[in-house]
Amino acid sequence: MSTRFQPQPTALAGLTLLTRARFGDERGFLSRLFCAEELPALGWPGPVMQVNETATRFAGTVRGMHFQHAPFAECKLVTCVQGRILDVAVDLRRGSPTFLQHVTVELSEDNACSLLIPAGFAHGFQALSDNVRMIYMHSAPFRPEAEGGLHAQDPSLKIDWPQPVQKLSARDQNHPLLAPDFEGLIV
Ligand SMILES: Cc1cn([C@H]2C[C@H](O)[C@@H](COP(=O)(O)OP(=O)(O)O[C@H]3O[C@@H](C)C(=O)[C@@H](O)[C@H]3O)O2)c(=O)[nH]c1=O
Repeated sequence: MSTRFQPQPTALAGLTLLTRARFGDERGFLSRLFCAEELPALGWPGPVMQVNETATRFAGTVRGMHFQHAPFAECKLVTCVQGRILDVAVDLRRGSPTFLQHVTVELSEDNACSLLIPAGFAHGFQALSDNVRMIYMHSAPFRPEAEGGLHAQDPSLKIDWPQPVQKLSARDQNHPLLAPDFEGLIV
């Protein structure tokens, strides 16, 4: 039983919103971003292979939609430590009853939520405020040759970005649209 992370299932199996306990006093608070003792019971598969931080200057910026192909398919734990974002995870798992469906959740410095994203999902977000900072835990090492991506504005994904999409990276602008015969990822 986790004491530091309150799990809330989403409509997509395994995709879980976690509310992190905050222990506050007059100085501020302490909140656990990862816990090797408690997170395996909530779906985290093994060691953390990488922890990344991103800074995003402008509201409207979209990063995504990213994943890694097997054998480097990865679970991610995504947290917003400054500002506000709309986080998006798309189910790309082959044979999943919710194949190609997505879930959006707001993560912010105020709501103390993190999104636990299983392997086999594409992930991205839109900054809802200026000066966003994100922390990602990854369960697999980064391998450029295993990287995959979907275009954030692919009409077949039907992602309703709340703000005009801005500042896609060169890589993200060039992600292909979903092929009609795409059968999903084997994870
Ligand atoms: C993803 C990644 C990139 N890099 C390097 C590659 C590149 O030189 C530089 C910037 O990479 P990108 O432009 O892909 O960064 P970015 O577009 O911010 O990619 C991130 O987007 C969000 C939505 C995610 O889900 C993250 O996992 C990650 O894919 O960092 C790593 O060293 N490790 C990593 O895990």
